[in-house]
This record gives sequence, structure tokens and C-alpha cells, in this order.
Amino acid sequence: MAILNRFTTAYWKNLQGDPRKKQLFILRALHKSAASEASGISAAGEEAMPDKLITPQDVGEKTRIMTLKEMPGPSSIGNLIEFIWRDGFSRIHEIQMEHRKKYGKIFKSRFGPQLVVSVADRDLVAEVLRAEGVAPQRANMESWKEYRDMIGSSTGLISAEGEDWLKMRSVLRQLIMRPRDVAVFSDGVNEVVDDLIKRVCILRAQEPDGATVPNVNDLFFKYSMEGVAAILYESRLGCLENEIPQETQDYIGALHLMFSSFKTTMYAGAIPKWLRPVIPKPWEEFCLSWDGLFRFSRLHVDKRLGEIKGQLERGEDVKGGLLTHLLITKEMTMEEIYANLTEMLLAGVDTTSFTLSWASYLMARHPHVQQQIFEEVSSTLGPGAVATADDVTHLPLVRGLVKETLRLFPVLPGNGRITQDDLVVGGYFIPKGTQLALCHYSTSFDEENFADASDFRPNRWIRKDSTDRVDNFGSIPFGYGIRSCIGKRVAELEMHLALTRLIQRFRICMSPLTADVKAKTHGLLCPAAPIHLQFIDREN
Ligand code: HEM
Repeated sequence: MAILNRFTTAYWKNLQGDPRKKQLFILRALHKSAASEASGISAAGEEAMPDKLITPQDVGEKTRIMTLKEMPGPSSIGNLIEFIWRDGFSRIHEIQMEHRKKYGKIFKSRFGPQLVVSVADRDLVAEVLRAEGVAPQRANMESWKEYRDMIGSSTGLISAEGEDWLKMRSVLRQLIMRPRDVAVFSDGVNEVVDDLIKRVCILRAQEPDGATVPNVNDLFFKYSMEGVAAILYESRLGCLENEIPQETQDYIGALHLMFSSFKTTMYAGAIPKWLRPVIPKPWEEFCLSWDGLFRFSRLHVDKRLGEIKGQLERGEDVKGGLLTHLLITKEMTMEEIYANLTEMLLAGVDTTSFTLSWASYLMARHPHVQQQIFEEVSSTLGPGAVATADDVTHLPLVRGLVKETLRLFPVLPGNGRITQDDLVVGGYFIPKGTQLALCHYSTSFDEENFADASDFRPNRWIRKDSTDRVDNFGSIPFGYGIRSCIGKRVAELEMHLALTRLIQRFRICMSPLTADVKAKTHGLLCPAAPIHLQFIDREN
């Protein structure tokens, strides 16, 4: 009766005899009824959908929508063993693949009280992302928000939700989301690339073979930080100098603390507040690293603000980029500016540097592919020319190199969402408020999406003609839609310009010190061992 009371005859008729729509309607009604009647049971929990109420006879066996209870997945205890005893946190990408094989395209896992539904299929991922509303919700950002409330700051794009997020996103998306918005940063980024090349020469000269750059990620980390700060803060930080300024070193320390203590910062969010006096370290470290990141951002934002005030007082024209625009237009409050620049810098450094490290490593491992890319660059640009953003549109293999690298090593192997509406995905009813994990790593290796998926083939991304569709939801390293990466174009510009110049100038080879380097998850997907590469001058 509880179900029937929820029916409206008109709506039911409107379903036009579509059995799946009708089932969804029944399930929603059941869900609401169960949630309100079963006190103490989470509305988003699998128990909130008692499947005994739905029989195949109710809805027809063939098209029956299933409940979360029926969804396969590892047991809670199995998960606990995997993650706590078998160091699953560093193998999240591998576990994704194993679970996909074992449980199929969609499966559920429990992490303590938290139920997570993993979606590991290109078309289902597309379904979920295409169904998103105007302000999709990211999962597990409570600890970030708590820190910001504690210091009286604002959330930034990564940690904000709802109206707050929408407002900031609509300001920022107009500034850096289109290729032509970031093309204006070409010259600035190319100056940073000049310093990168000089640094390669300095570093290799310090090695006995005169060719090896040890741990290239260290170099690319500094390049990425310098590059993204040149765009965001409109100032140079000196990361690629011999003597790195103290404030920049402090920032790097805070950033390393954030990622090197990844598990602790994860636990900072996972450990309930009442346990903090007993286990204080994770939360303390989490706050300490944020203190450092925010301090650095305030310093650079305030510096630029001081310069602008000085220019205005002297009656000079104020020209500048992203930060200048934000400071002048006042479309955001100062706290929102601090928070957004902090979060964007954090989001923009390791992501880009890991991708550059993997791209160089893959080219060193596949010299014939490197040669093809070199030939494309030389024939398109001519000798000695410095590429700009416009030139990159004529370098499909360089763009393919970045896409293929991100397919094989997606920096974010998975992405989280909280569903904002009831959904049916893969034949299962997913109630509003459920945490979803979109398994980008496993879809990237799915043979249905990419033939010979383990092979490194940048040319698979080259369109044969205008009807050729090479993009697909199997590999969406920057996400998709309204909540996708806002720094995608910035990251691409930095990576395209750096890789083009490195390929023009050097033959990148494996160092005898580097064997097969595997990936591990450490928050992001990163090299499990240092990558040492040789940079050998190409003959003119
Ligand atoms: C290789 C480089 C990068 C990769 C692979 C990457 C990937 C991603 C992914 C997968 C997301 C989540 C999207 C979603 O939830 O649907 C994201 C979000 C974000 N990224 Fe990036 N990113 C990169 C570089 C950057 C850079 C350079 C910046 C800053 C300039 C940046 C700033 C952000 C921000 C602010 C968000 C949150 C967007 C929002 O919630 O509205 N990222 N990124």
C-alpha cells in the first residue's frame, strides 16, 4: 500500500509503457518508502532497498532493475585485508583491474560504513557523467572543507560544492578553459621551457656519463611548478635555478608533506573527530601542509595586489593575466582567490610532472616512436624553431603522445562522485547520495575500447578523416563535463611545449640505472621507482 500511495496515475501513464521507466518508478517509490519507514537505515544504503519487495513478477524477469543488494563485489573483510594488510592503497589501479575481471562492469565495495559503487565500463561511465546536473558533487572533501572553516578561509574549486562551486567555476571557466585563453601564455611558458632545457644540461653535466638526468620527476616537478605559477601567479618562483628561494622551498616541503604522507592525509579524513586526541598525527600533518600551501598562495597573491595598487596610484595601465583579472574585477572575494590559487597550484604540479616523466620514459623505451615524433616536429617546425600553442595544432603525434601517456598512466586512476539523483546504471538502481568510483584505469586497458591496449601507440589518437572518432569515454584523464579539470588546457600547453622542445633538442634514452618502472598509487598514479634517463644532444 505504501508503494501504491506514491503512485500518481497521470505520471504512470506518462511512462508510455516503457517497462524500465516503470520499474524505476516502482523502485523510487520503494526506496522512499523503505527509507522513511526503516528508521536508522541510510537512505543511500543498500539496505534501504529491500529486494524482497521486488519480485521478477512485479517487473518482468528480462528487464528487471536490480537493487544494490544484488550487486556483486568483494566482502568487507576481503577489502580490509586487501587495503590494510596487503598495502592496497599503493595498488588501487591494480585492484580496480582485478575487481573488474572478477565482478564485472559494476560492483560494490565497503570501506567501513562507506558503500562505494565502482563503475568500470566506458558506456556506463558515459551514462553517469552525461546524467550529471548543474553542480556535480565530488566525494570525500569534508576534511578539506573542515580545514578551510577552521582557518576562516573559503573552499576552492576542488573542495567547494553546490552554489559556491558554481559561482567560482563560472568565473574561472571563462579564463582558462578554452585553448585560445591559454594560448596567450605561450611565450611565458616557453621562457620556462628555456630554463628546463638549461637545467637538463646542468644536471647531466654533473653525472659521470655526462648524459643522465637522475630521477627526471624531480626536474619535471620543478618545471611544472614554475610553469603553472607563471600562469597563475604571473610571477617566476625560481624552481629551476641552482639556488631555489627559501619561500619556494618551504612550499615544496608543504606539497611533499601533503603527498608523501598521503595515507596519513587520507586517514585525516577517514578518522572520526573524536579519535583525533588518540591518533593526532594524521590531522596535524594534514593541517601543517595546508598551512604551508595557503601561506605561499597568500604571499604571491598579496605581492601581485601590491603591484597593482602601485600601478594604479601612479596612474599606469594595469595589464596581466588570470590573477590580475581576479583582483581587478572582484568577481571573487579575496578568500576565494587565495583558496582557488592554492588548490589550482596543488592540482597542477604533480599531475603534470608525472605525465611528463611517463611520456619521456615511454619515448625512451620506444625509440622508433620517438623517432616518428621527432620527424613530425622537425618537418612541421623546421630547424631550431620554437613551437607556440598555435603550432601544436599541427603536431598530432605530440598531442597523441600526451593522450597515450595519460591513457596508460592516468594520473587520477579513478574519480569520485556522490549521486545527486536516483539513477539506474548497468541495470542497478543507485539511490541518490551513493558514492560512485569511476574506474578510469581499467577502462583505459579494456580491449573493447583500445585495440592492443597495453601497447604504447600515440598514433592511435590521430584521426584518419573528419568522421573518425578517436575520443572515447574509455580514456578521459581530465574527466568530462561541467566538473572536469579546469586546468586541462594549461597542463596541455605546458606538456606540449616542453615535450616538443625536448624532442627537438635531445634523443631521450633509457639509462642503464633504470629498468622496468611500474606505477603505484600514492594519491595519484606515480612511478614506483625513480626514472633515470639520458638526454643526448641530437646532431644538427
Ligand atoms: C596532466 C595534468 C592534469 C590531469 C591529468 C588532471 C586531471 C584532473 C581530473 C581527473 C580532475 C577531476 C575531474 C572531475 O572530477 O571530473 C581534475 C580536477 C581539477 N583540476 Fe586537474 N589535472 C591536471 C592538471 C591540472 C592543472 C595544471 C590545474 C591548474 C591549473 C588543474 C586544476 C584542477 C582543478 C581546480 C580541478 C577541480 C575542478 C572542479 O572541481 O571544478 N589540473 N583534474
